[in-house]
Amino acid sequence: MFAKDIGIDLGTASILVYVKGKGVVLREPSVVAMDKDKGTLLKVGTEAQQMLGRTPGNIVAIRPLREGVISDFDMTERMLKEFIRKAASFRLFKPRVVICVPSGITEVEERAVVDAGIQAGARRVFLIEEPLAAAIGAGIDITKPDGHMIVDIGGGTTDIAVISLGGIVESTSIKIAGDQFDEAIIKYIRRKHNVLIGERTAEEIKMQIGCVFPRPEEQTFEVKGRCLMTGLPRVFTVTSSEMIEAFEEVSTRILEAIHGVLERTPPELVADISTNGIVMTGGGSLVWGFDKLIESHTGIETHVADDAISCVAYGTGKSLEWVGDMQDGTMNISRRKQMNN
Ligand SMILES: Nc1ncnc2c1ncn2[C@@H]1O[C@H](COP(=O)(O)OP(=O)(O)OP(=O)(O)O)[C@@H](O)[C@H]1O
Repeated sequence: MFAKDIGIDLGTASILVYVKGKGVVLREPSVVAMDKDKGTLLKVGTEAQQMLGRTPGNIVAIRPLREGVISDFDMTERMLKEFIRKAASFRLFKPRVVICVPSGITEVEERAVVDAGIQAGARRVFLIEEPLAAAIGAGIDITKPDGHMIVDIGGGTTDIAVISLGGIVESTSIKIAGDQFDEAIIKYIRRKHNVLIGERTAEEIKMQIGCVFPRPEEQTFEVKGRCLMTGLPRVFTVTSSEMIEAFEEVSTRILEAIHGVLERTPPELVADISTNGIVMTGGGSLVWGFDKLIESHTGIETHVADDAISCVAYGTGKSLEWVGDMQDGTMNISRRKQMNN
């Protein structure tokens, strides 16, 4: 009868919902399809994603979160409502919800996320910053006075943070992540092969043969697109070495951001990080060789967490234990903790 507490990883690319006692119960793309004329919601998640780029005039399929922040509040609210409804059946009691947000989020955006959660049917909404949730999800004990570095590469944002004593000591959030790898592939193929491909094809290429470090064996992918010279379909092959070239700018930006955070981190914590290593989370960290690339640039051992895509959702879910006795109001968990210290 009592509503279960819920943890939500409100991501640019996908939404994961964690229900206490059940684990991750829902994992769907953050896409909604609307009938523009009637203003009605047609589909959310996977079904809406299949409509992306294939809709007739009156239907729009959109991603209401862009670059890790809410760009369309109304749609985000409707989408959240639908996912909460799908994930947890509650009638009498509304659930408490922890939502994970990027560390660079502004107060206005924070308020928008909290409001969306309340409008979507939550009794109370708590926010947790993405790197903290990622660290908890990766199995790091964040409460110790020991420095850990998390590099969370999502769809729209990369959050890099140094964590110690349950808080973020130094961090940055850049709007360069998985989506920019897709864009880089589209640009590269247009420039080098004179062919136009769609976002979904680009993502597929990234997942199949994408890499930022030389692979032990060359991989190839057969691409189908529209030739820019003739306007007709064209099929050709791209190789994994070409991907390193296509991704160079994007991966360099992420490396520079990591370097910047390390430079600003107090020396004691840098020493801890060099012992503990760097942990990568988020779907973007699955681009082949990213751990090797970071390791070669920083000299610090780097590894991708198990089930990197679900880390933030697990961590958000686990953080529900922390809000056990919180009273009314909405509160950012890390700030609440800082206030208690
Ligand atoms: N196997 C894979 N190889 C490469 N990239 C992948 C793989 N699986 C997922 N991705 C990419 O990971 C990104 C999504 O990651 P994730 O689900 O962690 O992001 P998010 O939490 O929704 O986004 P954000 O944190 O920016 O709000 C997408 O760009 C997707 O293409």
